[in-house]
Amino acid sequence: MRNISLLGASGSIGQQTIDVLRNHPHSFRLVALSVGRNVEYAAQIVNEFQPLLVSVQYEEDVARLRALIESSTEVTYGEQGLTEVATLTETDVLVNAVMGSVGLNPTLQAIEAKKTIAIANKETLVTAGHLVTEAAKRNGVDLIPVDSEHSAIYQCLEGNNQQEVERYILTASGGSFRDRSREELKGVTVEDALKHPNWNMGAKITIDSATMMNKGLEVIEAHWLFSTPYERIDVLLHKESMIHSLVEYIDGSVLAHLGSPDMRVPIQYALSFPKRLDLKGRKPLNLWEVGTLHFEKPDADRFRCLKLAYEAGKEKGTAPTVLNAANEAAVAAFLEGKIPFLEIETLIEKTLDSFVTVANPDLETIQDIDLRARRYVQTLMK
Ligand SMILES: NC(=O)C1=CN([C@@H]2O[C@H](COP(=O)(O)OP(=O)(O)OC[C@H]3O[C@@H](n4cnc5c(N)ncnc54)[C@H](OP(=O)(O)O)[C@@H]3O)[C@@H](O)[C@H]2O)C=CC1
Ligand SMILES: CC(=O)[C@@H](O)[C@H](O)COP(=O)(O)O
Ligand SMILES: [Mn+2]
Repeated sequence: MRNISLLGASGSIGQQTIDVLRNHPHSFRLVALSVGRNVEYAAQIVNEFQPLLVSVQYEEDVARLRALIESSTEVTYGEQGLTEVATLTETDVLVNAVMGSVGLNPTLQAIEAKKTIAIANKETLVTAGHLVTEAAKRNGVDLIPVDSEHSAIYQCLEGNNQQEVERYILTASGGSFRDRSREELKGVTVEDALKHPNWNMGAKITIDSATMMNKGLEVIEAHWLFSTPYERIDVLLHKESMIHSLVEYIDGSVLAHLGSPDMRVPIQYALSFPKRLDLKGRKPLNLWEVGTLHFEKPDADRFRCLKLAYEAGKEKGTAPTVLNAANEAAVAAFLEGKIPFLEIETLIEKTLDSFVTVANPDLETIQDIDLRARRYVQTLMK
């Protein structure tokens, strides 16, 4: 039995994690969870699983949640609440499925408390990958990827020698606008951008997918998770999202991970690793029904966010922190209807140009730069 803490339980990854836990009550026990504002969902999950601890984002929601729950579950709130959920004594595995760099501090604290980390929250690795991986190494803690591409790579590495890898190849669907020219991107709406062709995900990552910043963040995530230089990480456009990523070895063999697009597969694998469990309701991949799979090389001018992410990743220090914070702020502004779609990449580029990179930043510096980069985006928007 593994005891699970879940950050971001009410989100897309969070709810699919709950589904996995619900289907395997003899393998997993939910001991703590957090939500943002979705108090009703939190109450429903608390009443079903009776965990020890639940956290909401705002203090004002605590009383409302308490009134809705029937168990003796403790209720807490705020960033401190996220850390309490992440570090609960009873927890074996932390699933980090919050959105954004707010996931960084609880992850670092959970690593110090020697919890295994199942990491979906890629912004944490982008903003401070050096701190997270150093802490994990020092504490002997496993960081198990949940992101579909990184889980695919993780599985393609199993039983092989990582020293013999030539290239890591991340697949990218191309997102909601993959068939549109840059000219056509000028007038796109939020509603259009939120229609991902293959995955049903939270709003922020769906916009990241449309700008291809998601793939840029994933390149940086892969750099840290597999401790590999950027020169060995490639991106391949593959519009069906059925090959989840590939690993090329020095003898020319290429191992790929395939499956119908279903995030419960990598979520469950991260929880049950190194075992595999039955996935209820899984959709078999019948390649004879698919017929043809498509591949293309991404165009760096068409997908400028991908280029910006490679550049920031290679620059190291606080450059990825600025990239991530500017992206979070710009995507939020787009979702609120304050800026047009193409302004997202312009704001990120201008913010990156305005910040001097600090080498090897500590947590305090990262948090300070993160805040300042977000404020800078607001200033640019005025
Ligand atoms: N969705 C997917 O298929 C995939 C997602 N990921 C990554 O997983 C992470 C989560 O994505 P996804 O599930 O789509 O996101 P969602 O937006 O669907 O969910 C985000 C979760 O985080 C909570 N949350 C948001 N902001 C805060 C905050 N400031 N404090 C506390 N809680 C907060 C939300 O609470 P509430 O809704 O209650 O307000 C919700 O539970 C992201 O890093 C994403 O890149 C990676 C691969 C695939
Ligand atoms: C499901 C998942 O892992 C997402 O990160 C997905 O990869 C997004 O699709 P894109 O390939 O369009 O970015
Ligand atoms: Mn992904």
